[in-house]
Amino acid sequence: MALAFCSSLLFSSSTPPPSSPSLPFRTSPTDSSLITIPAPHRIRPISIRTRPSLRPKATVAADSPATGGAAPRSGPPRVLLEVKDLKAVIAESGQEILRGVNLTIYEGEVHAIMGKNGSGKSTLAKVLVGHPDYEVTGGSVIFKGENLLEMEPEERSHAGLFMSFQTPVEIPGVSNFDFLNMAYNAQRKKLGLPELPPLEFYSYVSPKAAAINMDLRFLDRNVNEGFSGGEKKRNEILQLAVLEADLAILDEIDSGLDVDALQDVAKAVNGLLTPNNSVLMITHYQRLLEYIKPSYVHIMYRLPWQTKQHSMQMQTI
Ligand SMILES: Nc1ncnc2c1ncn2[C@@H]1O[C@H](COP(=O)(O)OP(=O)(O)OP(=O)(O)O)[C@@H](O)[C@H]1O
Repeated sequence: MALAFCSSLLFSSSTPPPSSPSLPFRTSPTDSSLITIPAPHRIRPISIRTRPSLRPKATVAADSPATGGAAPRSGPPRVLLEVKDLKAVIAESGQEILRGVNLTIYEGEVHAIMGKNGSGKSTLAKVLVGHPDYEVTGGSVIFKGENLLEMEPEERSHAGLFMSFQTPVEIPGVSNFDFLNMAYNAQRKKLGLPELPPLEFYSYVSPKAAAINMDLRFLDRNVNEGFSGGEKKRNEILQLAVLEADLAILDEIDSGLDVDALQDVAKAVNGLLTPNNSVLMITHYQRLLEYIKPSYVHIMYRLPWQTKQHSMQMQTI
């Protein structure tokens, strides 16, 4: 039940940022409207995916509910998420938004999606977590070897998928601490692990809050109620730190953050990265990529012959 709360955080409206950055890129040889560039600091043939992960190990104490606190897996990186020819429409109107999206994320990779306002970035993220506003009309999504599209939003969360929202919702009457404790315990329960009582959970969560420079008094406040924009974003990262998801989708986690807050958030995200998990971040600003180094940058765009009614495709090259 608690994780249904987490999923509900998805379903909020967004405030689009004003502009897109200009980055060098090369176009896909295919008829796609997502182009992918290797991040400048990691130039290599992107068809080769056997490199050892360069991600730092977690610096925050890890007792991952998603992995059951298991030791990092050895061996070559595995595919974490495979999106193939994903098509989705707005459930209410039937308007097609995603028109054949392809994206593959391996363990240990950080992917960034950039692109103009309205190009479909958030829609992709929301479709991945099972937002009810959208209906998948084609394609497949495999997450950790399982059919993600057959799972309920709560099951996706339990499976290790996390999404932070552009505009996190407030939950009046529910304290941040209780919310996090419930979400964490729901995940542990799913894994057959014993629930963590409040006192022990406090010991678990407080260092994570400290790691992102979040005052512990925010744990006593109601979820996001009266939080500033930046505080809400930090709170999203605290949720991620608590749940230690295998794949974190961060939708404009940098919007509304001042430089110090951005650095704190980026440090926390980097600290959570291990060779076995991944991040998919949506952003308009290159400055985020300076703090959280991406393995790949994808640009989502509309093909010239596509009208507003024929929206986005996406393909990884
Ligand atoms: N629930 C919905 N109802 C109506 N239109 C929608 C809905 N969801 C998405 N759209 C439309 O789909 C298009 C893509 O929206 P989306 O939010 O995915 O874009 P985006 O690339 O994330 O934009 P931004 O960078 O501005 O956040 C937009 O034209 C948007 O208006």
